[in-house]
Amino acid sequence: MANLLDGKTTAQKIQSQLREKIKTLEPQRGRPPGLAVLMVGDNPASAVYVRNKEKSCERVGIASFGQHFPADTSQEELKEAIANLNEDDRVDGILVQLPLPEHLDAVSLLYEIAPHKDADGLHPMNLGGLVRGEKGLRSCTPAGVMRLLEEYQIPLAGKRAVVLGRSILVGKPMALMLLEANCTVTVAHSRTENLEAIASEADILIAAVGRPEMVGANCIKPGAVVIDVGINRLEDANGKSRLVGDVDFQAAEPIAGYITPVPGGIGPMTVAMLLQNTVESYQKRI
Ligand SMILES: NC(=O)c1ccc[n+]([C@@H]2O[C@H](COP(=O)([O-])OP(=O)(O)OC[C@H]3O[C@@H](n4cnc5c(N)ncnc54)[C@H](OP(=O)(O)O)[C@@H]3O)[C@@H](O)[C@H]2O)c1
Ligand SMILES: Nc1nc(=O)c2c([nH]1)NC[C@@H]1CN(c3ccc(C(=O)N[C@@H](CCC(=O)O)C(=O)O)cc3)CN21
Ligand SMILES: [Mg+2]
Repeated sequence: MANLLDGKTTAQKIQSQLREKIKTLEPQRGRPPGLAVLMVGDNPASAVYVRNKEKSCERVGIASFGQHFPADTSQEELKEAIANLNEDDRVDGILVQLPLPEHLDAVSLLYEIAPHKDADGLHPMNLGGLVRGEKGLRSCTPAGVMRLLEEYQIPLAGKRAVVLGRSILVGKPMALMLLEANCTVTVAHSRTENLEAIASEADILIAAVGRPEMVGANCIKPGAVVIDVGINRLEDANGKSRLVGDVDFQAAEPIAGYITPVPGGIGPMTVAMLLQNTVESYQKRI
């Protein structure tokens, strides 16, 4: 049976460290760090994220400035909300929940966030920094994956890493971070031929496709490190909903060397990295 990579416990540890840091900084600053999350409409994965983020902010002492907009909000209204948050001195981090409803253009909205308040690391300036190997704000989910691998001292240099998915939010920055850690990286996606053969060559396999339990036994090399980024809400026969990842955990666990659970894996690590980015921006603004 694989070793479990416990994101929940690791995230709690990171959060206590952040709480201590805030305790010492807040008296000097006269205000706590602030994080603003803009959510438009009702995406179920986003709703889970927003709820966990608000609970965690409260726990570590970060002020939340959540704004929930109806699904028919215009691009202009959102641009204006972002401009106001850029100017707001209580706010150190801004995050726009993705995906946005069809009529909105996420890419151009991400340009509007002041790069030093870009808690999600998705502004072109911060993504460019990642490509160039510079320090800076990093996308939370792939940063959370890297942090968890580090915590468990998983060797990366020279290893074959396969990333399933190529989104701006997860797949692409994930591939770049693994490359930075000296992995040999392959990125697969919906147009990839022989995906299972490619995946099963991976020493480190990252699943970020948004397809419930798509990654089965035939995608996994014995002993591989399997990281499940997927967060999918499924309804069981009784109409009760549960979260499942992109990996078929039951099938993968006997084959993998290490594996992340869902829930309790990369989800909590993402929240921890978001808080960490916010505190980093807060410190820089002293
Ligand atoms: N744990 C967390 O903190 C966290 C954070 C963010 C997202 N998520 C979850 O992670 C998953 C992915 O999120 P995302 O934002 O990256 O999603 P996304 O924007 O929908 O991207 C999905 C990617 O997977 C690829 N793909 C889709 N179906 C595929 C298939 N059958 N075979 C191979 N590749 C396929 C797509 O390929 P194309 O590019 O060719 O379309 C795309 O590149 C979702 O379940 C999401 O809820 C979790
Ligand atoms: N701009 C942006 N950045 C993101 O990182 C992001 C989005 N948008 N939109 C939604 C997705 C999904 N994300 C998530 C989803 C769930 C958790 C999370 O905390 N999962 C817990 C949930 C446990 C439960 O509620 O049952 C877990 O243990 O997996 C975190 C991030 C982050 N994502
Ligand atoms: Mg998880």
